[in-house]
Amino acid sequence: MSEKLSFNNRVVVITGAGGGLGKVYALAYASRGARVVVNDLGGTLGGSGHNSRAADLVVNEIKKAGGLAVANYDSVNENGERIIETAIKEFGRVDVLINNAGILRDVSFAKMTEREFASVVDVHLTGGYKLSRAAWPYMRSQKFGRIINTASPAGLFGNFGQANYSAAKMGLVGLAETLAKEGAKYNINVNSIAPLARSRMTENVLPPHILKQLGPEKIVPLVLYLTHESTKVSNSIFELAAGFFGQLRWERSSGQIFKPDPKTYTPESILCKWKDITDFKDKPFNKTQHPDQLSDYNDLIAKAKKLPSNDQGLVKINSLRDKVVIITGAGGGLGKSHALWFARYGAKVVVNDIKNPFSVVEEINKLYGEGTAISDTHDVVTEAQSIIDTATEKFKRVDILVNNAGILRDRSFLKMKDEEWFAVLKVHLFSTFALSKAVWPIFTKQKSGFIINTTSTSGIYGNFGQANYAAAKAAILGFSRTIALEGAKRGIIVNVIAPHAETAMTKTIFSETELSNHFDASQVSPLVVLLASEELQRYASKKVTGQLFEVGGGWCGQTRWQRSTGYVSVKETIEPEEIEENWNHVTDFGGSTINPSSTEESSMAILQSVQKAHSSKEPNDGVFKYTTKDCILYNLGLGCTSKELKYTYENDPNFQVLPSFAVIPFMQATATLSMDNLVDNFNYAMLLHGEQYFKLCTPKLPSNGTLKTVAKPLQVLDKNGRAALVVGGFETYDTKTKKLIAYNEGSFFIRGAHVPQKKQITDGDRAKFAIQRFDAPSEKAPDFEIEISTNKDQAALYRLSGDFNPLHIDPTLAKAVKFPAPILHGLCTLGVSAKALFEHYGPYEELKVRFTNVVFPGDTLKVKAWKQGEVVIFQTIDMTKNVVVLDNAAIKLSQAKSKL
Ligand SMILES: CCCCCCCCCCCCCC(=O)CC(=O)SCCNC(=O)CCNC(=O)[C@H](O)C(C)(C)COP(=O)(O)OP(=O)(O)OC[C@H]1O[C@@H](n2cnc3c(N)ncnc32)[C@H](O)[C@@H]1OP(=O)(O)O
Ligand SMILES: NC(=O)C1=CN([C@@H]2O[C@H](COP(=O)(O)OP(=O)(O)OC[C@H]3O[C@@H](n4cnc5c(N)ncnc54)[C@H](O)[C@@H]3O)[C@@H](O)[C@H]2O)C=CC1
Repeated sequence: MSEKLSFNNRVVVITGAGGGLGKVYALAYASRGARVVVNDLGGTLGGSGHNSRAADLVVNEIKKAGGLAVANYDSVNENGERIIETAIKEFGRVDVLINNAGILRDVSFAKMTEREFASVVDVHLTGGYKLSRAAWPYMRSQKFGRIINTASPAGLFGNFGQANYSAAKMGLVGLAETLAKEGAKYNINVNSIAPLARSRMTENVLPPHILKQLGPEKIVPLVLYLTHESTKVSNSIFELAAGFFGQLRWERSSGQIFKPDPKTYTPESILCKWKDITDFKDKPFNKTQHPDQLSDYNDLIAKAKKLPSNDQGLVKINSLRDKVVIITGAGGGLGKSHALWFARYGAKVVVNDIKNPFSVVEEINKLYGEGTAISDTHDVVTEAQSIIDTATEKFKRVDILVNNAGILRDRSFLKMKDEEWFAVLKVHLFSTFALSKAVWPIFTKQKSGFIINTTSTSGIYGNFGQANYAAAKAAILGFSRTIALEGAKRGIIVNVIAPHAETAMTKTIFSETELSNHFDASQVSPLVVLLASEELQRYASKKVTGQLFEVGGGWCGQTRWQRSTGYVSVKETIEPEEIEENWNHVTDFGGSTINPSSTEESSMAILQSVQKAHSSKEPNDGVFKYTTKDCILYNLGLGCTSKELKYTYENDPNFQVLPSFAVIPFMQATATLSMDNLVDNFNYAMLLHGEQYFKLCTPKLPSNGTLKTVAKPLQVLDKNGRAALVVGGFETYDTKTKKLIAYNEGSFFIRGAHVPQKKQITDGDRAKFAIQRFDAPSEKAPDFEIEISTNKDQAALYRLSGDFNPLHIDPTLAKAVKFPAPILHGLCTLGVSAKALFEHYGPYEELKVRFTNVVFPGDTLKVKAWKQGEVVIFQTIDMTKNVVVLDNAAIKLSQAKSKL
């Protein structure tokens, strides 16, 4: 057991510590000897009002427990420096800063006001800046500091109704990454956390049984560990909830290089290589990376220049013709290049720039005809609507918005002035909000629109001397992910680029050598044009929205999150020492990692990991003990009733186990297949049961006993790097007689997973019947069909036979994975259909099905069957939804006692 992590003599400042997470932090630090500044404005969740009571109560509780604490009631964003002054005045130093204070102003983007956006950014992001800025000189001079920025899954992945909050929270990540780089040589560690916990923030968005698992005390141990003097971790991001602790890192695809010549490096050339940009597979010229800085563009452009002319593919980009595009900051640099490229593709261009858009307009109109481009000199910060008005007055519409305008106010954090902070946030972040907001109703009305926002590798990875710029650019990423979510059903596409090019701006950041390859802005614009095209949406394998692309020098790559396997503590009380002992698991990227792309997916995966950890407290060895009660419960789960005593009454002379009960020991043993070890990026929440086959190896299944099922992977296949197919063979033995009584083959499709070559299994022996194709002869009338009503509670009952996946009972979790309601188990639909066939055709010895759609409890099913010799092909249709739910399905009748 590690030595207890003490905070004796340390001074810890926690903002927003009057309740929720901040309060539990304050109590924990004080209990370990820290002197604590408990700051809290004491306002409402929405940030109005103030009240000293919240902070005072926490201080009193600390003092009552023998600790040392002082209250502070200042607002982090209005006078955050006074909070640090309190620490200095009362305790003489500041060692640890937890930027925790926060408010919510959740509202759909369509309705979000500038004030609702600004107020949330001010408290979270500017509050975090103010506190860090005030503490920085002290931490530097004492050569010790620990800072935690509290981000959120909403910032990392986006979340409906939180465009403001997502911006603020991702901005804190960009700020933390930069401070980590600037603080490294002064032993100032800066990390971000993205927690999920029960508090007044979440109590109205998550159901009680989920909130019950999300105790705020389960967040504390990581925060304590990260801020302890012995911990050297910095510039890292962690997701945690319910006892799960995982690390997030950027994952950048190897991408694709293109000869950087303006003739053939075109949107078309990128489109025909789109798969290579987004496949996250190593390439000869580059590998998938997990970086904390931008690509080696010099290396990439050197390779790109050696390439032959780029293949234009078969698709011509025509959808930009006569479209109207607004490009901000287009008087020079990247914006100018974008304007020229859009005009080249037939678009009408509004060239906005506060300085001089006129020369660009003149150049475009000379090249492409008078009236192709018009100038606009409005300020993106204060006149967003006027910029849109310029477009609608002149061209009567807007189709594409490219938020490109920007400024720099680079300064080491120690010297950064508030006005430099605010100026950069206003031009980059607030203007992106304002312009996106101004076009939103237009795009909504026309049910289409494209927004391309501009972040930066400084925003993704942080950059020395750019705390303001990194925060603003990271915030744009969080903002974009949320409006992409909210725009989806409005036909609005939103993507983000992180460009690398030589412009007036970057000449101040990159050295001559770094830019000596002359990274022309025209090597960025083709991707921007493609991201604004309908052709990309049409020809890409999946919708391209809410994505992040790094681009420059003839290279395009995609960047996404990757989360480590993580560590789950099943203890009621989790101490930081336990985190320290399991740090290798928290930060393990060698096992089954995932690439979460939404808050729900990420949260679901966390809860599944927690559930798995708790359930594997009792090791699953494939042993299944059962009695007649289990058989009856299974039969009831298939809809059997007391009118069918042979299925529901153990003393009925004909009491029997339905043949499909053979899937139950299989179900119990699926965990022993350890799919998370068979594939990479396994996420239980993304698993679909594709097919099921079973063979009865005994005339009648016993109605009680102890069975043992042994699982073996038969096939583990990669599906274009976007999914995995796992087929497992499951032999079920009677432990008393040692006889094989049933054999199952289950096929599972895991979206988002992938299988590297070395893990692939292709040669497993499959049962012949399992791989045989059985197409319903739909041109022929079935020789048997029957309608079966399921009931609303059928999934609630069937799950008691062993499949407790909350997807079948919990409306919140069902919604989290995009189902309108909990769904019926596929194996239940199989059992219901198999019972009908058993009763009509008699005993069978093999069965196989493919699950083709979901059934909702209460739906009516129709089973159609066609007998062909000893085989009965069947199909099950959900009559309520009018979809086939079981297909490629058949039973093989037993030789003995067939009814027909
Ligand atoms: C653990 C497993 C569970 C996984 C789920 C995890 C989800 C939890 C996410 C929390 C992540 C962040 C945690 C954190 O950092 C602390 C917090 O922030 S906690 C608070 C988190 N807040 C939210 O999740 C927002 C919840 N949503 C809402 O509060 C309301 O939906 C909202 C305020 C956004 C409604 O806004 P409003 O403008 O009032 O919209 P309307 O109701 O008028 O509807 C307009 C329009 O939008 C549609 N709509 C509304 N909400 C949603 C939605 N959540 N998803 C999809 N669509 C939505 C609505 O139907 C209307 O559509 P029309 O077509 O225009 O009619
Ligand atoms: N609860 C959760 O699941 C998650 C919370 N977070 C973040 O964790 C932090 C703590 O949140 P919770 O404890 O859940 O909510 P909370 O609302 O209980 O705590 C936030 C505290 O900040 C205080 N505060 C608000 N504005 C302030 C200001 N201007 N100056 C000083 N104090 C101010 C509030 O009075 C409140 O006590 C917040 O930053 C939140 O965004 C992030 C992800 C998830």
